Amino acid sequence: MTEQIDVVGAVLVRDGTVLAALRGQAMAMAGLWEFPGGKIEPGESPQEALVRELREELLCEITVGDHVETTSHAYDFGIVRLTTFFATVISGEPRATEHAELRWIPVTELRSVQWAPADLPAVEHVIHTLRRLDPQAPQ
Ligand SMILES: Nc1nc2c([nH]c(=O)n2[C@H]2C[C@H](O)[C@@H](COP(=O)(O)OP(=O)(O)OP(=O)(O)O)O2)c(=O)[nH]1
Repeated sequence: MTEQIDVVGAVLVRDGTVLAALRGQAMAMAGLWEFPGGKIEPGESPQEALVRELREELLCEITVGDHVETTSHAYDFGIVRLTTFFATVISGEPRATEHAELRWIPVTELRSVQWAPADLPAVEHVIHTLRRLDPQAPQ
């Protein structure tokens, strides 16, 4: 049976930009951008997993807000079910400890980097949500 991997990702928004993380050489899918986060451990809620992952990987504290998307994508190693939430940094400045790079990308440029395939529905959702909140923003 194909393995299902439950993963959470944080959509951190700041001044019209969204934080994207570049997977490093030591990680599977190196060179693709993703929302910071990781696998949900047994007994954790998705929100708890997200707080833990950002504490471990980005050395910052967040609060988790609204759900963005839950989508499944079949990779060759298994099916990733990715759940994303809007989130806010409440202390610390996100720092890359495992990723090759962290980048605050203007929402209008989000499509210009190569996202992990599982992230594409969430990226589109974020673009449309933030555009609705600020219709004056350049398209
Ligand atoms: N964190 C994250 N992982 C994603 C996203 N999109 C996507 O396809 N993935 C995939 C990549 C990996 O196969 C899997 C998450 O694994 P991971 O290696 O980041 O998780 P983890 O930090 O818990 O890893 P580990 O402790 O098992 O090494 O989900 C995303 O936006 N964020």
